[in-house]
Amino acid sequence: MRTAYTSDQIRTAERALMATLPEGTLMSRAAAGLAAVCARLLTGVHGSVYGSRVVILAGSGDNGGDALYAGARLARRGAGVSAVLAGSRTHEGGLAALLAAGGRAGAFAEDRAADLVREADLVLDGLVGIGGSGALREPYGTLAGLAADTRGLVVAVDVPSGVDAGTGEVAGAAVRAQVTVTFGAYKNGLLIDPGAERAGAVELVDIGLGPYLPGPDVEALTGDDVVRLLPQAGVESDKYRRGVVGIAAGSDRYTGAAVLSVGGAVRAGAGMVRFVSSAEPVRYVRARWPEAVTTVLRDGAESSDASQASQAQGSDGSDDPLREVGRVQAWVLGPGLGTDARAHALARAVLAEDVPVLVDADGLSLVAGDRALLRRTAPTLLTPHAGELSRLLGVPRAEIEAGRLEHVRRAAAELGATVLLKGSTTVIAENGHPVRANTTGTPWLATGGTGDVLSGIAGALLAGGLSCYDAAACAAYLHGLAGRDAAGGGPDGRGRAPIAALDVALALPAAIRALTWASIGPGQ
Ligand SMILES: NC(=O)C1=CN([C@@H]2O[C@H](COP(=O)(O)OP(=O)(O)OC[C@H]3O[C@@H](n4cnc5c(N)ncnc54)[C@H](O)[C@@H]3O)[C@@H](O)[C@H]2O)[C@@H](O)CC1
Ligand SMILES: [K+]
Repeated sequence: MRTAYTSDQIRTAERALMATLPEGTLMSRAAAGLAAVCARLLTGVHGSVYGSRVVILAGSGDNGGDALYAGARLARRGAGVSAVLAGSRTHEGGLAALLAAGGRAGAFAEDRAADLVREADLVLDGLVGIGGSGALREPYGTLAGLAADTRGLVVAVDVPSGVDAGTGEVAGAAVRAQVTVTFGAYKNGLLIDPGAERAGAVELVDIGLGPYLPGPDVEALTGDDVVRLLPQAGVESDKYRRGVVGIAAGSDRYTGAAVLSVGGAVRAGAGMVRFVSSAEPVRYVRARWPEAVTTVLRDGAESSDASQASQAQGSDGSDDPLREVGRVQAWVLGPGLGTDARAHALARAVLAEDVPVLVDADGLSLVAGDRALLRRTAPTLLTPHAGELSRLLGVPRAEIEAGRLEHVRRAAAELGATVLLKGSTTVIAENGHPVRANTTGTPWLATGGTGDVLSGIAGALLAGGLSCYDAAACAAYLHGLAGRDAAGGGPDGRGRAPIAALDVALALPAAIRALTWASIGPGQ
C-alpha cells in the first residue's frame, strides 16, 4: 500500500521527529537523498555529474534550502550549479553551502534566468514545497513557465511548485516535472490529479518519518494489494461461490453499453452474469457473451432465457421486474439504461434488493433526479465521472475536476455511499476510510465505453464478496492495467496505440494473470 498525507500531517510528524534529532539533521537527510537522485539522473542525461549544468530555482523557504544544499553536493562533484534566488528571502545556510562549494547565485532577472534554464541539464525546482498555498506569485509563476522550456530534466523538490501538496489542486501556473523527489512520505498531491500529472515519476527519500506518521489521508493500492484482495477461484468454487452479478443495463437506443458492461464482468471472473434488459440489448449481449443468462423485460413483464430460449412469464401478477431473474449477489445498474419510466421502475426494483448495487451512467441520472432511491440498507457504490458527479452534487463540473479529493469525499458523505470518481486519476471515497487514488491507467482509456467495462469489473468483484471500497479500488486498478496492456504502453501508461473499450475487457485475464505471477510467482 502506498500511503499519502496532508501537509499538516507531514509537518506534525516532522516536528515530532525533529525534536529527537540535532538541528538541521532532517534537511541534511533530505538534501543528501535529493542530490543522490539528481546525480543518478545527470549521469543518465549527461554521462556524469562532473561538467553538467544544474540550475536551482530557489524560493524563500526550506524547500529552497533543500535545493541549495543538494546543489552544494552536486557542485562538490564537479557540476556547474547556478541558483536563481526568486524569493524576498533565501535560506541562509543553503546559500552559504552552495557558494562555499563553488556554486553561483543571483537574484531573479527574467532574461538571465531564461538563458540559464534553457541550457541546463537539470532544473531543480525548489520554489515552494508543503508551505505553498494558492496560485504561484511572481516571479515564481514566470519561473515555472520558463522551466517548461528547458532542454534538460526538471526535478521537483518535495512537490512540484504550484501543486497544492495536500489536495493535488493547481490554482495557476505550476512546474511540470519529470521526477519529483519527495521527503519522508508521499503527499496527497502526488497521487491526485491535476497535481499527480505534474509530478512525473515520484522518488521517495526516507528521512526517518515513518514512526511519527498518523493513519494516511490518501492511499493507493499496489499490485500485491490487489492480488491479495481479489477473490480467488479454488477447488471448492462453483459459479455461485464465485459470485453471480446481475446487470441491469442497455436500452433499444444504447445496446453497446450493455455489451461492454457484461464483457467487463465476464472477463473479470464473475461466476455468472445475469443480464436484464429489453429485447434489443439482450439480443446483442447474447450474441457477444453467450455466457450471460438473459432476461427480457417487456412492458412490465419479462421473459427469461435461463441459457435457453424459454419464455417464462411472471405468474404471480406482481409487477416486480426482477421476479424471474434468479439469485444475484450484487447488481450493476445503469450503463445505457436510459432515464424513462421503464428505466426508473427497473432502478427502483434493483435498488430495493438487499445486496450491493453499483450505480453508473444513466443510473446516476435517475438517482440524481430521485435521491430517495438511495435510501437503502445494503451497500451502494456510485461510479460517476465529473459531469455525473456535478449533477449529483449540484456543483459545476470544472470545480469537481479542479478539486477531485474534496468533491469525492463530499459525495460519499452527502450520498451515504461509496463513490468512485472517474478521471485521469480515479479516486474512491468511503466515509471513515482514506481516499484511494488509482495509479494505473493510460490516457488512451479516455474513450467511449471504458466506463461501462469498469462497471462490469467492479460488479463482478462485488458479487465475489469484496466490499464496495475494495471492489472499486481493485476494479479501477485492473481496468487501468488492462487499458495500459491493450494500448501496448509502458509502465508510465503512455501507450502507443489507441484502444477501444472492448479491448480493455478482452485484455483483463492477461492483465490479472501477469499481476498474479508478479505477486506470487507462477505455480502458486
Ligand atoms: N520541516 C522539515 O523538517 C523539513 C522540511 N523540508 C522541506 O521544507 C519544505 C517546507 O518548507 P517551508 O515550511 O519553509 O515552506 P516552503 O519552502 O514550502 O514554502 C514557504 C515559502 O513559500 C512562500 N509561498 C507560499 N505560497 C506561495 C505562493 N503561492 N507563491 C509564492 N510563494 C509562496 C511563503 O511565503 C514562504 O516564504 C518541504 O516541502 C521540504 O522541501 C525538508 O527539508 C525535510 C525536513
Ligand atoms: K518544489
